[in-house]
Amino acid sequence: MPSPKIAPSILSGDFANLGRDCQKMVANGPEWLHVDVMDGHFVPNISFGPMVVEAVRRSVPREQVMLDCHMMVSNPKKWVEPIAKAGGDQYTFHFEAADDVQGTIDLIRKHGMRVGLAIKPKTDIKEAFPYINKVDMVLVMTVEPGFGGQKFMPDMMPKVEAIRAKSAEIDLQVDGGLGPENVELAAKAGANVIVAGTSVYKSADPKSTIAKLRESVTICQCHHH
Ligand SMILES: O=C(CO)[C@@H](O)[C@H](O)COP(=O)(O)O
Repeated sequence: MPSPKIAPSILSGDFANLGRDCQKMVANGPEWLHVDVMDGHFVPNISFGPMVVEAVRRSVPREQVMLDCHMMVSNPKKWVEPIAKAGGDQYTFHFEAADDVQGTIDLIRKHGMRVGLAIKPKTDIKEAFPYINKVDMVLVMTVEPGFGGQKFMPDMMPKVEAIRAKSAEIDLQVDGGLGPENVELAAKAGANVIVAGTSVYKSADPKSTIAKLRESVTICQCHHH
């Protein structure tokens, strides 16, 4: 089983002080930072693009943390080179947005990034099966993408189980509405990468919330074996 990774979503951060805010979050010891790029077309919201990702990268160097870029964009190939140049480490694109899934995977690899494949709540998980051994991570969305602060959808857990049944090694990410109260559900289903926006950023003690999330995943993984 791949190691637990906690990925705070900077969408819940303070955009007026983004650099300092990212540095502060990284000091809390997350494995990854989750970076939500939204184009106002694939999802009904706009966050930021490659220029801001580049600024985030300057604030938190690669040696300190991995930038996990979740690309909620209509034309995923178009942003591969800009995000690689901006310093992204992983590029997660949506199955629903890609007309050429394999070509998108190849392009991301060519630019030296890890590859993630994201699935929206209404998409059949079987669509992802042919690509499981071609990507580094599958992201099972547990809210409709577009906004932070939504409610976790527990009925997505069978999808997580289905992916984990196909691969013991793949990084398996859940994103949307996750916190200490429901992380066990996701981890028991087989998720090892936990995105957390609201629960970490609005926590009185983000460092201990991150540690708590990680501990829950670790305990669930032990019970699996
Ligand atoms: O991709 C998204 C939303 O589309 C997420 O990354 C959210 O930013 C997670 O935030 P919370 O649901 O944890 O508040």
